[in-house]
Amino acid sequence: MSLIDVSDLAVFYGKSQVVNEVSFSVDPGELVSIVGPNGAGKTSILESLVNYTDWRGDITLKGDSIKEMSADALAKMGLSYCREEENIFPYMSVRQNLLLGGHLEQSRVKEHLETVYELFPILEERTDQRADTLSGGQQQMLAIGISLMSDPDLLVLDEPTLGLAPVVVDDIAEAIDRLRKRDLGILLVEQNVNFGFKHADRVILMETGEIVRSGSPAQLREDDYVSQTFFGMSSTEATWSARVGIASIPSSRRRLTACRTVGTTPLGRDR
Ligand SMILES: Nc1ncnc2c1ncn2[C@@H]1O[C@H](COP(=O)(O)OP(=O)(O)OP(=O)(O)O)[C@@H](O)[C@H]1O
Repeated sequence: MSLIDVSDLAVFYGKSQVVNEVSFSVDPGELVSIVGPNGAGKTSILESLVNYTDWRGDITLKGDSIKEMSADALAKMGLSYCREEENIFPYMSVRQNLLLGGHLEQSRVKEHLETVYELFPILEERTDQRADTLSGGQQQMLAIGISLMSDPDLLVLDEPTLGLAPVVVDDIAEAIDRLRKRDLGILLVEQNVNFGFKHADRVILMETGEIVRSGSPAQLREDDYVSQTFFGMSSTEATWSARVGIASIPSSRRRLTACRTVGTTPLGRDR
């Protein structure tokens, strides 16, 4: 059974519909990335998974509809939604923040704390430091660490690389690689196309509220529309760049373009 199953999701803010007919699922141990430009509707999808939006369609977590579930109930069912700005209490120490994240399972808090320190050794070094004195990258690690303290089955990450220097992005990438060795489902939203592709089993590409493509990173790299619109280069070049590493892609081309190519029909829906 999928951890989360999203079917024909539509999201509204008042009369304005910002997400249309979005369907996807995440299985245990799978990392699914939702990638798209500003305003594509990525965060609105994540917020629907915790009932923060006015949404229609079907969303089930481990087979149960989430429609009437509170954030607390969803957390108890194993969903952890990591949003840096909301997860962290700035005036508390790293350790205090982590311990608050573990409130669901007091008996295993110590074990979870050790797991988080293993994943992010810098957090153990800074254990007594106030959260608001950490660097941006360290705060992101702390936010992810707090989310892990409740021992989730599904970790939902909203743009973990936003505003981070490349070297810090690499640290987050390493931690995600380590997380992947556990049987944890991860749903990652990213504007950083290379980061989204690098870690995913499956990538969902979105533009203006709709899925325009989905598939494995390798499949999508072969797709000319994807390479031109999302990578800004031909598919041969994109595949080559993936083989030799993202650093070799000129930075001017790494920027995600928000354009919709005229005449392109949305294809490759997730189901
Ligand atoms: N609270 C809100 N009220 C009204 N419109 C909203 C609200 N939140 C988001 N929107 C609109 O919904 C659309 C999708 O926004 P959303 O934040 O989901 O996109 P996104 O892909 O996550 O973009 P970003 O990467 O910039 O966060 C945008 O047009 C945005 O302006």
